[in-house]
Amino acid sequence: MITESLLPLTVTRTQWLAFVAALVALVARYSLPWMHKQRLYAAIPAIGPTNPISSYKFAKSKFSTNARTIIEEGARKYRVFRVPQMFGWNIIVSGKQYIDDLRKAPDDQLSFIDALEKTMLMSYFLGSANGDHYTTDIIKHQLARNLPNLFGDIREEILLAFEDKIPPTEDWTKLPAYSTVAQVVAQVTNRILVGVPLCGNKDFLNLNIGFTMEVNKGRQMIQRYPGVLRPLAAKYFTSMPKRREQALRYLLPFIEEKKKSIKEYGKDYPGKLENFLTWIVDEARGEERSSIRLTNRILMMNFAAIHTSSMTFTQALYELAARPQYIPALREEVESVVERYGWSKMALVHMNKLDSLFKESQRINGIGCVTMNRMALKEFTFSDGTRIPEGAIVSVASAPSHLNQEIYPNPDTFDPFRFAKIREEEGQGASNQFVATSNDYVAFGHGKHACPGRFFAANELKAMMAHVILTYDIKLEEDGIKPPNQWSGTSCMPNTRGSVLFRRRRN
Ligand code: HEM
Repeated sequence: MITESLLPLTVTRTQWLAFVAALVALVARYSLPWMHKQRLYAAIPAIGPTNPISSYKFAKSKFSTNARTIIEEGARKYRVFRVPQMFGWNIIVSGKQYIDDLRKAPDDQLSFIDALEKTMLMSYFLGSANGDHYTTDIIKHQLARNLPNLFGDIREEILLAFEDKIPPTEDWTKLPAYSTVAQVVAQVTNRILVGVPLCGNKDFLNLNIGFTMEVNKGRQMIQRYPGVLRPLAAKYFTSMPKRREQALRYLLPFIEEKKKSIKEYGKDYPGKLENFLTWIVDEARGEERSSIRLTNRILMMNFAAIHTSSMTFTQALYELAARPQYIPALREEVESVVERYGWSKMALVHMNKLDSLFKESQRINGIGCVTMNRMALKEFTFSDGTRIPEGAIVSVASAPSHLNQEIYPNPDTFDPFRFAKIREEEGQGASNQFVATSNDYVAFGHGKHACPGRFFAANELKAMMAHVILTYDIKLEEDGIKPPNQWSGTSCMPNTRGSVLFRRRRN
């Protein structure tokens, strides 16, 4: 017997209409926003192809090797333009007004952290490290406030690191510039991040120096997988879990000791050392107190600090070694200031020529051709009415500001004392310091996400260079010829194969 439920369904006209209406609503629900986004993208001029397959190829081959030229070409033609990325677009803006709009935009509209996640995929490597920003606040407030007290530690570690990596010799000694600087920077930075004795542990330092490369390699690898498979790819096909375990092994005894002291004596325990690890153990809440989360934070801060600082120092070192005629004026400045203020943070404040050397070197050789990456969490409208869609990544091209003739006359000429001269003009002091950010100077970003570590970095790098200037004579392999910068995508590295020659100072 055939039951009623097995009979073919008869569909009434009303049911059909309801079905078609639901289908149309569903298609509209997803396709209209998509079409709207495409319209917003289409209104922005593109540099490079616009169809998805050619765009993918362009991003993979041309953009990864010629990003700077492509972005400079776009910025010469347009204030806002887009360049193809492998799966989407990067919107590039330039000039004071756009930078100011970006600076003012709240995080729930243009997000720093979502852009970092989308471009670096950090959460696959460091779990929740991006979720809670208490460590950024610690760098912004606690580290910056403690810099005068920590100066003695920084100086002591600089002397130890240079004596070890560049012992002064009577004849010229040729050293690979970048890797030597990275070793010194890692040691000095970790004096403040984790303290003695770990900051002197070469294996721990190498683990941190290598971490950035591993993140870059790992990111490229997991990008090939669809979203759902990425956590597995990160776990099984990258070296990251192993590195985190190794880092944990180094840090665990120190983390446990600090936790034990807090438990026994409270936060003001006897023998408490001021460093980043101490502060994060003090401040972490809930799950963030676990040893692995604290380890992630140390890796993350090393990631933010070591290569940025090493690149910045190496560039300034190359620039100075290419122009030894400026060394006597710098020596005179460092010697007279140290005579007056001793080796102190206050002394660094008065080394205007040295400060200017770094700012000028960073103006010309910043760490990349774009900065201030943000992700639009909702559609965003710039003050001139330009609209960018939800989900778009937007960045600032730095060259249109840093190489602008109207802002920096003869912008292509490297003038180490350019900013020291501007600072002599009345009222121009603070705004032209190395650490100052503005709509015209965005190497550290600008606004609430401007690099919070720059005050520490400036102290560390200036103290290192002051030591180099007083201790060594320096020169390049080919007199006056700075090894060319190396570009990878939008990142600019000092030449990693180049060398600097050092000998004990003779006069
Ligand atoms: C010369 C060396 C450095 C350079 C050139 C540099 C550059 C930058 C830039 C361009 C940004 C992004 C700004 C933006 O998007 O608006 C940034 C952010 C950041 N930097 Fe640095 N940085 C340096 C050193 C350091 C150091 C030494 C530390 C830590 C001690 C550090 C910690 C951070 C952190 C935590 C952020 C994220 C800020 C936030 O979440 O709002 N940086 N840095």
